[in-house]
Amino acid sequence: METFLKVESLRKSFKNTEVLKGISFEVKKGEIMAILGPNGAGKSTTIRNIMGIMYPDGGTIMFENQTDIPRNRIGYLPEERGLYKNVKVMDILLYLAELKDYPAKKAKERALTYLKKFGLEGKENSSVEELSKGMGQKVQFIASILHEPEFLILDEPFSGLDPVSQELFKQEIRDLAAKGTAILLSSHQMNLVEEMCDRLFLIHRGQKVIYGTMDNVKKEYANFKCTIRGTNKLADLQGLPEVQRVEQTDDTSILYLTKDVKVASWLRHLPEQLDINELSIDRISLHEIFIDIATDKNLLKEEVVSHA
Ligand SMILES: Nc1ncnc2c1ncn2[C@@H]1O[C@H](COP(=O)(O)OP(=O)(O)OP(=O)(O)O)[C@@H](O)[C@H]1O
Repeated sequence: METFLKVESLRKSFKNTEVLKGISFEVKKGEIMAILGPNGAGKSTTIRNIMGIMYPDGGTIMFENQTDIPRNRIGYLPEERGLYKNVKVMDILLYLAELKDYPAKKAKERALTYLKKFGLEGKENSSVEELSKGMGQKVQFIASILHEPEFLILDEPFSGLDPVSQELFKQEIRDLAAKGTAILLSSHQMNLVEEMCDRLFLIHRGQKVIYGTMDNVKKEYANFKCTIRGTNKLADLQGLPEVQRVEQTDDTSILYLTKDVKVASWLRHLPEQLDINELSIDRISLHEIFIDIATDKNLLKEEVVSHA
């Protein structure tokens, strides 16, 4: 896949605080790339530097090997929501498309198609202030994709959406990637990221912590865990082979297993005397990996994925 965006050694400080400490990543055409990190990690700062809303202190940002920002080919849904309040929905959509030099006739056709798709049929003549928060967000999302951008930046696109609308957004984002759009998505909803994204970049304290494909992150980072409901002594569980660590609350024990465990054989060799009312085996989720990193526990970490 060809690279659309290449960020290299990006640095940014506010007063004496270095928020971005030389981060590097790429977004390729046709992929959904997630940029993740705890509150204040520097995601929006990264996006604002890419969009030229603020300037980096160091490093380079290239769009198909050019430093000029190809604004007409970029779509951007910012974290700060807000559209002009007293303007009709269709007027604002056409105005924003015109700013991108997109033909008015095509913009109108596409706007009507998308309004229908997102359940806003007939709202084209409503003013923005008459819309609910979720409806306003849909209009803003439509505005970010109306001009058929080749690169789309979505900062928290799912916040405030009901589950049905979330599904619609998810499907649309997937369809856009399938058609070749390069997508950079920032979200705190780890389940959605896990479902949708091809690669992820996780920043913590202004530095890269994980960068890789979702498959690699899962393979190399998300070990298995075994949850047992039953009354068992902590020491007995800790003494089992391939067990890295055990967390116990009441009658539930979570056994975190080592990276190379052969799950089927491990299960076969569990001692008969264990008290087991229920047992499940799962991969550690992206949500758990995120909490582990964000709280500086690093309990799950055996090896950091650093290849793209
Ligand atoms: N204009 C600014 N002036 C001073 N400090 C800023 C400015 N913008 C961001 N910061 C600081 O930079 C750090 C990173 O902020 P940023 O908004 O990029 O984080 P984020 O990862 O997007 O967080 P969130 O998940 O909460 O949206 C924070 O400590 C924030 O206070």
